[in-house]
Amino acid sequence: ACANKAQAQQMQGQLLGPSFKAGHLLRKGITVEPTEVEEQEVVIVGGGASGLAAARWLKKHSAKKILLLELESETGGNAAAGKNGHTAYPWGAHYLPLPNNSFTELLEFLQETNVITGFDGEGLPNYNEYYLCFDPEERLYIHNYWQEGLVPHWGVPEADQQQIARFQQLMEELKQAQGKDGKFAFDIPLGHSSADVQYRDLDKLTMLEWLQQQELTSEYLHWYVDYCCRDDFGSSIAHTSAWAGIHYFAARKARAANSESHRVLTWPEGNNWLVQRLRESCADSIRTNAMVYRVGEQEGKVVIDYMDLRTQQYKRLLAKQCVMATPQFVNQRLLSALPALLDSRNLRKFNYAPWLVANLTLKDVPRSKGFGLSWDNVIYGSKSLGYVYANHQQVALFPEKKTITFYHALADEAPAAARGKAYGSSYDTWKEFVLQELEKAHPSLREQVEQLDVWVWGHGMIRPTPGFIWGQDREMANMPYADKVYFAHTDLSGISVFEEAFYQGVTAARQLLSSKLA
Ligand SMILES: Cc1cc2nc3c(=O)[nH]c(=O)nc-3n(C[C@H](O)[C@H](O)[C@H](O)COP(=O)(O)OP(=O)(O)OC[C@H]3O[C@@H](n4cnc5c(N)ncnc54)[C@H](O)[C@@H]3O)c2cc1C
Repeated sequence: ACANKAQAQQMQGQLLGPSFKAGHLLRKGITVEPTEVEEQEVVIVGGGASGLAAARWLKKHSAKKILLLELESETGGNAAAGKNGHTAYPWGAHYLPLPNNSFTELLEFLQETNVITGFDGEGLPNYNEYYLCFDPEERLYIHNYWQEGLVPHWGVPEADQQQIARFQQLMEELKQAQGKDGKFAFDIPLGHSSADVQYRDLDKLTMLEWLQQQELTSEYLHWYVDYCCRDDFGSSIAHTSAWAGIHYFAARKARAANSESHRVLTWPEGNNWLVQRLRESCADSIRTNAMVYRVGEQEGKVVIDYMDLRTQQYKRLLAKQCVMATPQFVNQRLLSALPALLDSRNLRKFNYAPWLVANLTLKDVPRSKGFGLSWDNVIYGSKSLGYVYANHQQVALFPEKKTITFYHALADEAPAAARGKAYGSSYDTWKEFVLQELEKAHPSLREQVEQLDVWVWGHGMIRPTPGFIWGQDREMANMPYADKVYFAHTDLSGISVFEEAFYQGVTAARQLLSSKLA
């Protein structure tokens, strides 16, 4: 115990997160009427993947003058990243599955950024080998052994393996299933999915209820599906809509010239690589450290009031049109000057899972029995989501230090209580939690850690609870307001992934360009 304490003391680290102070100011409410006023054509509020995708689209398809306001000192939102002396690493989103071939707008962006290097004779994309996740991709620590892949099989009884195989077969069938309207039952972007009630009604059940209906009761299978729901939605199978849970397995049907369809694209800094490319497409139109605190209307114009966090000055923008690329829990506060808009939507129905992410710089990753260190490393039975190896995509064979990114969705309590706990816990509490989780697979890990930083996302991602994806609240919140205010954020899709953020941005930009005012 003494040695442990000494090691822990040598470890450097800190607690980080999105601007908590700004969040507090917004909750308290700012009533200042700025005197400095500037005219703009289009203002985008929020510089995450959705806002940046909207800005890129407007720049590409119109001559409009745009300005994007971002609260933080960097754009990127949940796709944030950091770096140490050895590598970049993600603080949030870390991969993009190969997108569906029908999502042509995203494919076009990936071609622009050389992620797609060309197309073969059949029209299938060739993906850049540097960005396709290198082998070995995934391993699972189960029964004191690292097996290859995340679907449990090492030491798993035959009856459970049969259930897992039946589940996989069902998912394959649902991947190809089409509704009466001829659309895929599950597609991504989610808005392209069939409206057939046969499938949409699955949104009324939880994933757990659906598994039980199918008589799929294996604890190994339940753990695996629960892990997938926590990983993509930050919520357990008992709280995730069955439509969303199945969507995770059945929506992606990419075909590539040089890759199997299940592979993913990733970078040491995770999806921050993608948002940086989006940022480059509109870099001259971005204002960071700009905290918007009120959006209203005045003489036919949209009024956007913000505080310049560097100078502490309050400023006003008068815009012809505006895109709100901020989450709905923020919009609820920003839009209070537009009561007609707020009254028509029920933004309180949007609820979000808090997340904890830790980056650890290690002298080495301790070896244990079984399959070697992979990009994604998960521990069976743990409620955490394991870790991603940030150096994985580097070409250097023997990195001097290794950085791993640990993920944990706080899915076991109601979001508000979990959020309270997440913000209320000290750095030391979280550090100990992270170490203990990782020690389940690497008992000697502590000796290797030089740096351990922790990041808390209070509102990490939208939770697709039953009834939310195909319910009215999400639909209403997507509606533009008076040809002037448009909405783009992944929470409006009901699931939080880069593809949906990109789609939200493109859709809002298109709506804006086809409006009467445009
Ligand atoms: C821990 C974690 C892991 C994830 N992993 C993955 C993954 O591997 N792959 C994947 O595809 N997706 C992943 N996601 C989801 C993905 O990050 C999001 O879907 C996507 O990046 C969200 O983009 P967005 O623009 O819709 O929202 P956000 O990223 O929330 O962007 C909103 C922006 O608005 C800004 N803002 C907020 N308030 C104000 C204000 N008052 N004034 C001005 N600006 C404001 C914020 O600072 C932020 O930049 C993950 C998310 C988390 C939390």
